[in-house]
Amino acid sequence: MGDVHSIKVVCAILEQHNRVLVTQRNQNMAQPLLWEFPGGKLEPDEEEEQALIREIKEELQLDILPVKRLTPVSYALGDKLLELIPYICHYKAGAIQLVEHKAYQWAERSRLRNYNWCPADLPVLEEYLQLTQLSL
Ligand SMILES: Nc1nc2c([nH]c(=O)n2[C@H]2C[C@H](O)[C@@H](COP(=O)(O)OP(=O)(O)OP(=O)(O)O)O2)c(=O)[nH]1
Repeated sequence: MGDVHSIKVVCAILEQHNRVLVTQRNQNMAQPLLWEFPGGKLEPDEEEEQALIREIKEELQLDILPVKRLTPVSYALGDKLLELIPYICHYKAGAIQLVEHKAYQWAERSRLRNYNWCPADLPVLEEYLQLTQLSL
């Protein structure tokens, strides 16, 4: 934290009707064609929740409500250190329009492990599955 070389990225585990939104990065992005929880980089002086609301609006045209912060994951990406900060979020409004991504799916929890994820997302996914199992 506070490291000059670390890039903070917030991502949304967006729940609706017992499913979770997963998005596929496009060919031209970093980590092409891998699946992720949508989100993006924090801007200078931006709060995490604000950044997440902004990114999801920009990328998917959805309004969301961040409800619970999960454990950040640090991951070495080339010469940079990525800090991935996940939030469980609830859907508020809007219909998905893909602005940047190649594809999206509303996945059942039991199918989430089947996607070809960005590696930094794997610990996030495991924490989320564990949490949701405990709360069943
Ligand atoms: N959004 C998002 N990015 C992720 C996840 N996992 C993961 O490793 N990343 C990586 C991919 C990218 O290297 C970086 C996020 O960059 P980005 O390109 O999505 O963010 P951004 O829209 O703010 O970037 P930019 O194009 O404005 O530079 O974090 C994830 O679950 N969600």
